[in-house]
Amino acid sequence: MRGIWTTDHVRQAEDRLLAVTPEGALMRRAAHGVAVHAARMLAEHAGSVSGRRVVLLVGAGNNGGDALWAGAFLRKRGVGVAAVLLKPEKAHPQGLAALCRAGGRVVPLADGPQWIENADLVVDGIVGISAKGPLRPDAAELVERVTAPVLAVDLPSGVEPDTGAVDGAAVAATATVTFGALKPVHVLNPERCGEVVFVDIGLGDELGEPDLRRLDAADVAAAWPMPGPSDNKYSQGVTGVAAGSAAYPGAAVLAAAAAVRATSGMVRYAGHAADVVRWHWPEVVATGSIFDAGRVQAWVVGPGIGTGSAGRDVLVHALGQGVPVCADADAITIIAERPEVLDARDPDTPLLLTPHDGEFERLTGKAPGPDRVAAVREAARRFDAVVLLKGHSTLVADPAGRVLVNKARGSWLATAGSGDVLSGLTGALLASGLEPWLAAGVAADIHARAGELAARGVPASASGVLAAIPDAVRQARSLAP
Ligand SMILES: NC(=O)C1=CN([C@@H]2O[C@H](COP(=O)(O)OP(=O)(O)OC[C@H]3O[C@@H](n4cnc5c(N)ncnc54)[C@H](O)[C@@H]3O)[C@@H](O)[C@H]2O)[C@@H](O)CC1
Ligand SMILES: Nc1ncnc2c1ncn2[C@@H]1O[C@H](COP(=O)(O)OP(=O)(O)O)[C@@H](O)[C@H]1O
Ligand SMILES: [K+]
Repeated sequence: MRGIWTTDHVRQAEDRLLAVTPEGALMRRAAHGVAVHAARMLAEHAGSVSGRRVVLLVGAGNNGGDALWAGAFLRKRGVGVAAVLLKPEKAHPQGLAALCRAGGRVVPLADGPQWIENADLVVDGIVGISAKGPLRPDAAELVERVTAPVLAVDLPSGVEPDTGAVDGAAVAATATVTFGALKPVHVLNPERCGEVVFVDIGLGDELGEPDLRRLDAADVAAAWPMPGPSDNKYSQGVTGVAAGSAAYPGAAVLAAAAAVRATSGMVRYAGHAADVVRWHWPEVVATGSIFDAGRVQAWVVGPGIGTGSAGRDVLVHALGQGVPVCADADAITIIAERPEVLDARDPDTPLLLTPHDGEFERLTGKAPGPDRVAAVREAARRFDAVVLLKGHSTLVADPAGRVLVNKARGSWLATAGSGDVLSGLTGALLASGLEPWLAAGVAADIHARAGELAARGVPASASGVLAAIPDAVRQARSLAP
């Protein structure tokens, strides 16, 4: 599991490390990492390193210092380096001196655009982890002129480091070199960061518990349920799906099918779409009503069941069975309208809520807003449930405050029915006995991989995502060490 730390925690860790490190050593280590990657980018995008032109955009803090030192290192490889200082009087003095000693030049702000337009690579050292708000107009004007690839130092300037939010002008980087720790921006706004390159500056021991976590392929592979020699169809956990209706049979088919794709145990379906589900997926044991559905180890309730009294009765029944419940779609609206339905839940029964932004607002009375991590954490505490907040990057919080981030793999999953596939997948993992926080994180990972595999550059339908689940699981397993 990869840890991600907020800027406050990174700063505290840096301070502890700085106290026992020779002055300037950390910055040079960081800057060396920037220079190495800049050279790699020049070779890749411009065909060579020596003789190429790099422009540094240099802000008032240590982020600008990193850029200036990186410029000095690049000079040693024969690169022409020009620095545009946004606040000349505040530019990092040692970095500036190093660049000048190495033969780099400082160009006046007014000449910045012309240098930027002729650059082979632009290094964004405008602002780092102390950034607040969007780019100021002088920086924004320069960034607008950039056509060359951009290498961001630590993070793309103008993007909020702890939320990934963009509220005005901001850099869109081709790649970002970050130091010591991944910060929230790198997983919450991967598009703005481009390729994220991690440079170890020795912070590891100082960091403590991460604020957010990301699952690696190895975590997903390790968590994925595997039948053993003594397993049978019941022992692997039976998934129950209460979804769909006569009017919306599709949600039932997609959710039940995703569970079938994700478990080698048994899937039961209960609802008005039993015939359609049986016809498409003969392996599903389908019945017309949840009240005679038989035992399951987890229920998925909600997609397409409607928000009236019949849907409410189904949800209340599922919540009273003493098994984990994944409440999605209409089930979330039911809870939002009638919170007392949750009284049916035994306090020890795990509940997982999987809202998209609209459902989240209905449920909590407030849109997630720019700080999605804070919003989902608060909702998990309030409902004493694991909450999976859907979106480009998906977040999973538990009541204790742990948050998993699943970085998007493109936007093809924004297609009708893809949420139904996610809830079926999640239900199968819950039924297998995975703890709900991990089950939701693993499901989000496989869902995103399946979306990417199904799309490969063209639109993917929910049925396509569904069909790609086995390959997504194979992919995660093959990437594990
Ligand atoms: N502490 C250390 O030893 C290390 C720090 N490192 C670098 O230092 C950076 C942090 O440096 P600082 O704390 O000096 O801060 P920054 O360089 O992030 O920025 C501070 C300055 O930027 C201004 N600023 C804030 N928001 C702005 C905006 N939206 N537009 C324009 N200007 C804005 C602030 O007023 C302040 O003057 C890290 O991101 C990293 O790049 C690395 O060198 C690793 C080692
Ligand atoms: N822009 C996007 N990029 C990546 N994934 C997205 C994006 N928008 C939505 N998704 C994902 O697609 C799924 C949509 O779910 P949902 O809104 O419930 O759809 P539906 O109700 O049609 O099934 C979620 O898993 C969500 O995280
Ligand atoms: K930056």
